[in-house]
Amino acid sequence: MTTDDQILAYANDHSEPEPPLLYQLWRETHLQLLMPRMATGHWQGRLLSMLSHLMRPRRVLEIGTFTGYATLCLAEGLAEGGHVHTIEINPERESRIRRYVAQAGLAAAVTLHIGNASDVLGGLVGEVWDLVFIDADKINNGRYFDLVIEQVRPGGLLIVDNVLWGGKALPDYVLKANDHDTRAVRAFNDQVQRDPRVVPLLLPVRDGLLLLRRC
Ligand SMILES: C[S@@+](CC[C@H](N)C(=O)[O-])C[C@H]1O[C@@H](n2cnc3c(N)ncnc32)[C@H](O)[C@@H]1O
Repeated sequence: MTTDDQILAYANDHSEPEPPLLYQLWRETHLQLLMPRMATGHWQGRLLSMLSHLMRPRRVLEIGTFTGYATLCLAEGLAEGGHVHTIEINPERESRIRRYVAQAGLAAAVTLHIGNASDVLGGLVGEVWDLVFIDADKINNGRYFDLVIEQVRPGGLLIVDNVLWGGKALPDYVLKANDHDTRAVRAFNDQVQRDPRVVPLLLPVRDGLLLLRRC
């Protein structure tokens, strides 16, 4: 019997090795933070890096930074003069994020915004995004999508993480009355199927990545 963990280990072994700085960040995240699984790991990080390299984005937006693992992956393929904006609500995370961004040599290419994404996005309305990664409070997936979709260029890509939500997104899963997060994840996943502005592709990897290509 092959488990999901064995498949992920095999996928890791047959993909680009995790860069040493990202391994250091992943290890520090697991040793020092609660809920370290929130960090994008090796395999998903390589997928973000691959997409970034293929797109060569000039403007990247990440909503939900945590320790900055995905930030560094998304920045790997930046075009010359390209820039990443990343938003994190928890100020306790700031110094670690800044330290790793600096160690990656990306201090000039990454702007970290500490604040509530809904507020911060209001100050970024002049940007045109090539690549957007939505990975914050899942109850607001739809809100963040609505706030940024008109700023994503045609052919641009939005990626939404955790859309399977541990399997609870599936309709057969019986929800508790107060499970508002799962209801929001389901509603968002269904809503974008009917949105003519995007073409969806749900990848059942890790906790589910929803790729949305802007028409
Ligand atoms: C799943 S983690 C992000 C993981 C990161 N993108 C990665 O892949 O390594 C979600 C992060 O979103 C942050 N967050 C939650 N609500 C937020 C909000 N309203 N505005 C900005 N950040 C928020 C949390 O503090 C947490 O650090």
